[in-house]
Amino acid sequence: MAKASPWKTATCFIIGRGAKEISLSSASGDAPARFYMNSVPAGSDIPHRLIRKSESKLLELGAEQRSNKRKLRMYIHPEVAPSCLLLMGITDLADGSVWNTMPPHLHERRMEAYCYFDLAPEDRVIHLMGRPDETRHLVVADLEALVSPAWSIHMGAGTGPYAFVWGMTGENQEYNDVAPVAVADLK
Ligand SMILES: O=C[C@H](O)[C@@H](O)CC(=O)C(=O)O
Repeated sequence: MAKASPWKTATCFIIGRGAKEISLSSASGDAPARFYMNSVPAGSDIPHRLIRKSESKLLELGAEQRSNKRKLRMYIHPEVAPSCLLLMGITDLADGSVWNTMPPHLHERRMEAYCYFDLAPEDRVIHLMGRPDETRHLVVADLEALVSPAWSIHMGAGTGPYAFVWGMTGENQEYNDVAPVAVADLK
């Protein structure tokens, strides 16, 4: 039976530079909340801000016939909720699709981190990384996170439904500042 995905109520919270004490708690101990954090150096003061899923910027990507149909929601992004240099969002795959971040790309001015979630215990994501002509793979389980250097592709295919939080930082927040990599060039 499909479990009610916790992320359907995912909320993002920006905590600006200089916050001294942060306390997190679940509304109910019976259904503990999950907290996932990306923290990056900040060069300016940004007010703390709650960002609800309804406020996120939605991109509909991919195609069913390419098995990569997916919804990408930008939470921390200049058009939604400005930050100093952090970008964060959540991508989830349409039923029957498996590939994220397809076609692959590099963004040589930003590093990235992924945290996969909503994977069933028996499922895995085969995550591809590394330089396009020298790829490596990781077999990733639910709630496992990984870091992608600026020179590395970052893409994956799941054996079952999944979603992931992506976060980036670096020299800019230009989401479209990417260098596409042709699948045919991957080795
Ligand atoms: O640079 C952008 C990040 O890799 C992700 O936002 C891409 C992604 O979620 C996807 O296409 O599935």
